[in-house]
Amino acid sequence: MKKVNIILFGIGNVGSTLINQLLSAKEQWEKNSGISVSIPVIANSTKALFNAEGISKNWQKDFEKSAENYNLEDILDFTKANDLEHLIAIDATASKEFVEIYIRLIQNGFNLVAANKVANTLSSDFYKEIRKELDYHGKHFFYETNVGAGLPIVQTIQGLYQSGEKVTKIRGVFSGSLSFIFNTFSENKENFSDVLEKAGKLGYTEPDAREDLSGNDVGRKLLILARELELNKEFQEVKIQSLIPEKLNGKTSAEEFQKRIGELDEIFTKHKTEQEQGNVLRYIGEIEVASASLEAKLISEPKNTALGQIKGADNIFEIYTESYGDQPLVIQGAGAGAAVTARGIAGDVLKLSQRLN
Ligand SMILES: NC(=O)C1=CN([C@@H]2O[C@H](COP(=O)(O)OP(=O)(O)OC[C@H]3O[C@@H](n4cnc5c(N)ncnc54)[C@H](OP(=O)(O)O)[C@@H]3O)[C@@H](O)[C@H]2O)C=CC1
Ligand SMILES: N[C@@H](CC=O)C(=O)O
Repeated sequence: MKKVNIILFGIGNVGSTLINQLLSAKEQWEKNSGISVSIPVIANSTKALFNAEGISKNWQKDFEKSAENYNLEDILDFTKANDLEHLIAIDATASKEFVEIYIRLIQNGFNLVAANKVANTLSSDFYKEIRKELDYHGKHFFYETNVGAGLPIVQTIQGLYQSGEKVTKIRGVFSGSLSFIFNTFSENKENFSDVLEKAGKLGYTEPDAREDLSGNDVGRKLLILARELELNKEFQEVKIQSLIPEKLNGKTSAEEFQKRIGELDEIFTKHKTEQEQGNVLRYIGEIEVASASLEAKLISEPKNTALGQIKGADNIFEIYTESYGDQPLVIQGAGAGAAVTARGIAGDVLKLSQRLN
C-alpha cells in the first residue's frame, strides 16, 4: 500500500468539503487503487492542526480544541521529524500571499495540488519558475479545478495540445457564479443583488465576490488555458469587462461593497430589459488562438443557443480544433460549488498519488 500525506491549506467552503470526501473515500481508494491517504496537517490562515497519524472524522472539534499558531517552518519541521513521505500540499485558499511559498514547498519535497488560481496567473516568469523547480526536484503540480471546478477542462486542453491537435478557439461560460447569477436573473423577477447574495450562500462565488463581478476570475481562467496552449500572455493583456460600476470600483472595501450591492440592481435591470425579445444575459470568455486574444465580456445571447440554454451554475466550454472542424467539442456541467470542486481536487490527488514512486 502506498501512503500519501496531505498537508491542506484552506479549510473553508472547499477545503472542509474535501476533508470529508477524502475521509469517506479512504477505504475505496485503498481497495481499488492501493493508495492510503492520510491528512496529518490542516491549516487556515493563522492556525494549524498537527496529527502525524492523520486527522479523524472529528477534525472540526479537534481543530477548535488543539489547532496552534503556525508558520511554514513549523510544517516543514513536522513533516521531517515524522518522516512523512509522498507529500502533497493542497492550496484550497484564495490567497495571493500563500502562493509565494510554492517554491519553498517544492524545494522541501512537496508535490502541489491547487484550487487557487493565483499561482498560474502571476507573471510568466513565476509560472516558468514553478515548472523549473518541479522538474528539478521531480515533483508534480495538478490544478484541474482552476478552470470549470470539477469538469475535465485543463486535462482535455492538455491532452489535445500534447497530442498535436491544433486548438483554434475556446468559447463559453467560464464562471459558475456568474452563470448562476445570469441564469437566475434572466428567468426570475428577483433583484440582481438578491441573486448575487444567493450565489454567495450557495458557495459559488469567490471568498470576495468582487473577484467574480470584476471579471478577474474569468480572466484568470482564460489565461490558465491560454498558457496550456503555450500562448505567452500576461494577466494585464486579458481584455476584461468589469461588471462593477465605476462608482464602486476600487473605491470600496469588501464590507462597504457588500452594503452597497443594491446599487447594482438598476444597472442590471436596464441590461435585462434593453435586450432583444427572447435573449438572455451571459458572461462569456473567449480565446482566439491565432490572434492570441483573450476576452471576457457580458453579452446578450438568444435563448435557443447552447450558451443561452445553460442552467444553474453550469459552465459550458466550446473547444474548436482542426479535427473537430466547425462542430466544437463541448464540455458542460456544474462549474462551481464546494462538492464538485472538492471532488475535482480529490481526482487530482489520486492521479498525482499514482505517479509517486
Ligand atoms: N467555490 C468554488 O466553486 C470553487 C472554488 N475554487 C477555489 O477554491 C479556493 C477556496 O475557495 P473557498 O473554499 O470558497 O474559500 P473560503 O474563503 O471558504 O476558504 C478559504 C480558506 O483559506 C484559508 N486561508 C486564507 N489565506 C490563507 C493562508 N495564507 N494560508 C493558509 N490558509 C489560508 C482561510 O482561512 P481563514 O478562515 O483563516 O481566512 C479559509 O480556511 C479559491 O481559490 C477558489 O477560487 C476553485 C474552483 C471552484
Ligand atoms: N467563483 C468561481 C468558482 C470557481 O472557480 C466561479 O464562479 O466560477
